[in-house]
Amino acid sequence: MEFKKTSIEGLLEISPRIFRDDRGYFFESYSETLFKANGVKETFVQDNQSFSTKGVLRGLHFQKAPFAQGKLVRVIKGSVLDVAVDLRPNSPTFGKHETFLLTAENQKMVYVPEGFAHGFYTIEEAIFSYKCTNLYDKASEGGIIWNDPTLNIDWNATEPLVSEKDMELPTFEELKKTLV
Ligand SMILES: Cc1cn([C@H]2C[C@H](O)[C@@H](COP(=O)(O)OP(=O)(O)O[C@H]3O[C@@H](C)C(=O)[C@@H](O)[C@H]3O)O2)c(=O)[nH]c1=O
Repeated sequence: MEFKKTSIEGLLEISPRIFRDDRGYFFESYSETLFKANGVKETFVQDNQSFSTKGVLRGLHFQKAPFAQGKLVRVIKGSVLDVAVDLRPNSPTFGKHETFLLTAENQKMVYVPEGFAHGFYTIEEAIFSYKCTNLYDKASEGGIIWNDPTLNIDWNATEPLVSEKDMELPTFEELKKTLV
């Protein structure tokens, strides 16, 4: 398994070691020992899966402390553009984001630590799977509007299907006032 650092501290792109044979393939998608050795020391307490048709955008989401979540995300079917935004006020990369192409073929995973907003856009219909370091807590949900002008994320999406809840998320500038 390869753990690749990104331009944002703690945000990792992970490529599992895939064993292929005549039957198909096998890989470990999580191993406590390997992840801990590579800096992901958190314990995962919830696993989630969602299905989205092509052109769906979910995000940008996070949970507020004390229910902040680290997320280990991957795609089981299809392909997505995955986005993580650094919202840690004291981080040198506060407000910066990284994008990742996650597909059922490349089997890449991303570890999004606590303190980030996360979202994805489905380039093809997709089954998305992720492990979380904290439980779901509806009252702690927060987010940023996907097409925020300050974040300026290149989703390569013209008219994505976005939930009513996500259409009402605040801008980054509005959110910033509540972070400090
Ligand atoms: C996230 C979540 C939702 N739900 C419920 C609430 C709601 O009725 C239904 C759908 O919820 P949402 O619309 O929030 O689902 P969704 O938009 O897929 O939310 C997810 O988006 C991605 C980008 C993330 O990063 C995740 O952490 C999560 O926020 O599922 C749970 O029961 N447990 C959970 O952990």
